[in-house]
Amino acid sequence: MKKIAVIYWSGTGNTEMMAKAVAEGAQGDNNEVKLLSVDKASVEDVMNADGVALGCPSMGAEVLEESEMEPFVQSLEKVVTGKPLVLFGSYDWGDGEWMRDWEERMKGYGANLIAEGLIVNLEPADQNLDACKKLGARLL
Ligand SMILES: Cc1cc2nc3c(=O)[nH]c(=O)nc-3n(C[C@H](O)[C@H](O)[C@H](O)COP(=O)(O)O)c2cc1C
Repeated sequence: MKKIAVIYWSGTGNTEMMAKAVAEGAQGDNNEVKLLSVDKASVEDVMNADGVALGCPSMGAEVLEESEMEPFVQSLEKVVTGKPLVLFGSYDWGDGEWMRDWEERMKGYGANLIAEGLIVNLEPADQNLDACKKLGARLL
């Protein structure tokens, strides 16, 4: 059994839908999955997990949401070295720049990014949710 943490920020629910599907995929046969919005999450949730999925939409101008997600991600700098990690999030008009930057940042923190960041335009359709489930399963 593995411990998986799925931690996300979502303003209008699109990334939350993705997070729920990632958590479902990570459940597997018998894994312990914590699905937490970032305001309920702590650094310990990440430290104690065997694998972590982080979700955040593109906000500002191609950045993470700044009041909750950004400081949380910053707080992970020293604790994600070697940690299996996947990233996901929804966007609208951009080209995914926020996700490319986020991936580089987490690699810079030493995280073990085990899949490409999954980006979905606005509300995820069924096939996007399937991709989210597969992403969650990659953490197992
Ligand atoms: C304040 C604000 C800034 C945004 N900035 C961007 C952006 O820079 N690039 C982009 O592609 N989408 C941007 N979006 C669109 C969101 O990423 C998109 O609506 C996404 O689906 C929201 O996800 P959520 O439902 O999980 O909050 C922005 C939305 C808001 C409200």
